[in-house]
Amino acid sequence: MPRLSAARYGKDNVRVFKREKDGDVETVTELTVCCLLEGKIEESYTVADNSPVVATDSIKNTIFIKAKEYPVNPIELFASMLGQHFLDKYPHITVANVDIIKHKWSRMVVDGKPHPHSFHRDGDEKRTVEARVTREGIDIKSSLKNLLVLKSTGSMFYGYVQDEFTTLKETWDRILSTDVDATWAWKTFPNVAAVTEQAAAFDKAFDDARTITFKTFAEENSPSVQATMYKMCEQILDAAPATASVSYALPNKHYFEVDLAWHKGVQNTGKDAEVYAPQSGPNGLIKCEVTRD
Ligand SMILES: O=c1[nH]c(=O)c2[nH]c(=O)[nH]c2[nH]1
Repeated sequence: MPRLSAARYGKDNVRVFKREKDGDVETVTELTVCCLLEGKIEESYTVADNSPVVATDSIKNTIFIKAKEYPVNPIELFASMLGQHFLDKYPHITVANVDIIKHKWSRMVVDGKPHPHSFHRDGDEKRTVEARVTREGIDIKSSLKNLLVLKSTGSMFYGYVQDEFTTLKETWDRILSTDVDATWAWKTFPNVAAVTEQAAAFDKAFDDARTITFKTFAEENSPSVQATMYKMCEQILDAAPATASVSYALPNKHYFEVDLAWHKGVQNTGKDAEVYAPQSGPNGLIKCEVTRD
């Protein structure tokens, strides 16, 4: 006998922009919100009874109303408050999954001064949150994504398995590039009040994670992606005491040396390497999660 073993529904890709004024200075926040509800909604799937269904259109409307009523920053707090609204309003809803992507708008500097109402997109970097809001507690994961970085030296890779499948040459000097995807999971919050109390910690953790990622990536003579990402995780756990675990997913975006000796004996490998061939795929993909003891 088949049974419904999991179900959630809601609105995805709800694009919201908020403009806030402080005298002449304006601040803008652009978000993409996904809000999916779980609860006593089986009948809507199994017997076509829509009576427990809060229409996804109403969920979208609610997101706009709550963006007007509540602070939208930090996004961890907005996600928690929005999720809690659905639990407070609809007793048969037991979980609100609220995922938010915050798009980057950086204030323009014009004639050396921050402009009061003009912004630019300086990079694809995103700040995101995934919140699971229940009556028992709120689980929040914060992330830094799409941050493309490259170092032209200060990266090695040697000592790996050598067998009949190996063609890769060991190297003590290579290009290292990756698209940073870092996530830190917070210890469960008992309620929205506890999330509100921690509000400043969310921005600090994001800034710390970014700084630690940059500093470790730039300064370490990396023995491997694995060893470098582990160091980043350890430092973020130290910097953000209210987190329970930190994870990274890092593609290894390869830049291959090109042997140009076929042309008049041109030297372009090893210590003479200058011209490289960036690879679009295949790429390594290295992941880890580090949890506090
Ligand atoms: O840092 C790296 N880790 C690997 O596991 C690996 N594998 C590989 O081919 N190159 C690299 N680089």
